[in-house]
Amino acid sequence: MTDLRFGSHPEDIKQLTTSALRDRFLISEVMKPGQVTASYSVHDRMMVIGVVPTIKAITLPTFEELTKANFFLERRELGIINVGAKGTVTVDGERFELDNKECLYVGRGKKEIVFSSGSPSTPAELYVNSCPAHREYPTTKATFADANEVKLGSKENCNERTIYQYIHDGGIQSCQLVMGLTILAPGSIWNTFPPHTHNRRMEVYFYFDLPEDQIVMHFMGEPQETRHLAMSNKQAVISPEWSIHAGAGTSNYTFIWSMAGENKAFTDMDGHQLKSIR
Ligand SMILES: O=C(O)C(=O)C[C@H](O)C(=O)CO
Ligand SMILES: [Zn+2]
Repeated sequence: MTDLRFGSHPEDIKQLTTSALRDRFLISEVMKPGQVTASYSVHDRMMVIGVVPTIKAITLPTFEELTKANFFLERRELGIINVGAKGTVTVDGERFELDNKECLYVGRGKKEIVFSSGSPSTPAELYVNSCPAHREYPTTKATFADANEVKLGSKENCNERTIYQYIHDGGIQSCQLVMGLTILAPGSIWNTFPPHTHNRRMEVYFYFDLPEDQIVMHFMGEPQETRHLAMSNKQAVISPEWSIHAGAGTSNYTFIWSMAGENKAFTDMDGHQLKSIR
């Protein structure tokens, strides 16, 4: 059964306890060896899926109870970023090797997607985001070197980081999915600060390459009504359109961001002044 997350109003989170906040927004287990996990947010109908093939290959299910589709990509598109060891994704018989931090976009209409690992003991860990799509774009792979690099922040502000854009207006084409990752430089811990919102798009963050004994304090909520969630390696968090999405780690880390909604303009953000945050 897919984990279904309903929509939320900014007023709601003022009343939530820590555990209720976590139940609504945190996806605590994305990667399970030998299994597929799936969470379905009604915010722009974004799905967060983790696939960890070990001995056997894994075919992506249709998640029929929520999609009511004949096959998963009947009305959807998806992006995959591998956060584990080398793996293979086979799309209607066409094989794509995916190494760590490589990305594959699969367009609407593709019927069968099969995931496998190069080695069962060091499996691929395929992080997948999917949202509704109105037309087919070509299935396209991007290596880490293909991604568009944007350098942000500074060592002095502890937020020196590089954004790698894979599925975006100037890169792999999609209907509404925008996806990439951000790597924090050693010694830098703050992502997306000063924070922003974008009422045009929801966003999901998936934190990884974070040492197992370290955490990221992820901040969400309206800019003047923030809350936090303590997050561990390989956990994801849903950010409604009205919410900031930023974090400070006890170490540096990497995270995958993905968005869907009204537009695909990466720079369409409403920035908030640091001193206005509450
Ligand atoms: O570190 C950052 O800043 C980000 O990675 C920002 C995200 O990409 C984002 O929130 C895009 O809307
Ligand atoms: Zn954002």
